[in-house]
Amino acid sequence: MADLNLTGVGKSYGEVDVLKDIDLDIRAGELIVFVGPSGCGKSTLLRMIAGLERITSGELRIDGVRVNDMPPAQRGIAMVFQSYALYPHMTVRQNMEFALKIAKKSRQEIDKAVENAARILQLTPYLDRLPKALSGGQRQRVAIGRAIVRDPKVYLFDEPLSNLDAALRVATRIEIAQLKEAMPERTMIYVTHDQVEAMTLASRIVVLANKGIAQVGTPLQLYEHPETEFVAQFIGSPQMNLLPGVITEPGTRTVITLDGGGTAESTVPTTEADRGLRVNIGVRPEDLTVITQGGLFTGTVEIVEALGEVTLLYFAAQPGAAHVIAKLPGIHAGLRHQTVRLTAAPEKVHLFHAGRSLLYR
Ligand SMILES: Nc1ncnc2c1ncn2[C@@H]1O[C@H](COP(=O)(O)OP(=O)(O)OP(=O)(O)O)[C@@H](O)[C@H]1O
Repeated sequence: MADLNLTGVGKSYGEVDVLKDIDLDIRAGELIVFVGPSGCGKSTLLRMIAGLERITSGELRIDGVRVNDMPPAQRGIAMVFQSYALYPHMTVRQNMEFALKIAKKSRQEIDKAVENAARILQLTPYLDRLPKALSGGQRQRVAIGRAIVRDPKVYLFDEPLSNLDAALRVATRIEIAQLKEAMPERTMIYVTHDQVEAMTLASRIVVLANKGIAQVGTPLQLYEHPETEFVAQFIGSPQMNLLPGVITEPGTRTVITLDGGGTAESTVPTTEADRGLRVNIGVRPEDLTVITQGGLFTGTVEIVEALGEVTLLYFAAQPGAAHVIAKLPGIHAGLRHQTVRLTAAPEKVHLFHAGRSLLYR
């Protein structure tokens, strides 16, 4: 069991600030996922928690104890990296027990820990093999096994699946979810670029951007109620469409006249003071549907991507707006070069002013 508290945590390399004023409370048993654009500091934050990188400012506490200056080995943390870095001349068993031998644990304790981890990770049949005789997914499980045997309070994962092919990624992702269920009291922090991993594994997602935290929430909170256009477009794939317009009828059902000529309705409440306010409406591709009259957008389909279970329609860029993308269930092969009208249910229409959601004023 371990709570982690970050207060005002920052990191600079010389004059350059990479992270500033990070405040984050992680409760024991949570699986926290860090996401964010490349270079935003996800790995740096993870490495500061591990003790592999010095914390420039602020405080990190684990179970209430300040650990800024505590060496990695004493923090009760185990880290699993993207490159599994197994010892090639050692068997799976030897790889997994290495840290325990260094820690001078008894033979009995070591065997118990290794066999328990092997059972959880379904590695029992492979204990006497060398890493070269394992698949990529099995090797990554051994790397996770090395972390489990140490019985840490906190597990840190730095893109552990990014070297695996698509099928193995899915299988290993599900194993990590099962591992978390088998050890519900363990705290885990996980860095990934993969939307599906973030959405499926996280109890809460931390979106990092511009040296700080853009938003923290459950996967569905971030998907349904993003605070900013940035988070709205970062969570979800393809990204949320943004279309500029002006509020023409405020109320519990807000009417927006879009620059492209269409009309949108949103259940985001507005007041009389918002009449005339310039906004961007945000609509996810999967929330757009085709209609024959009215609607919020009319455009010519430039590209059709038929993925089988869904079809992606890419529309030409509009004045003041980027390409609009619609994701329709099923197969719609004949829509290329067609003019199509789209609409969205009012409860699916987000409203942003100056980059921030009108829900969070
Ligand atoms: N030793 C260093 N000296 C100077 N700058 C560094 C050093 N290590 C990292 N950085 C910078 O810190 C920033 C954050 O790097 P970090 O690896 O944490 O990002 P990330 O979010 O994990 O990126 P990615 O998603 O690409 O893996 C980057 O801009 C990087 O160039």
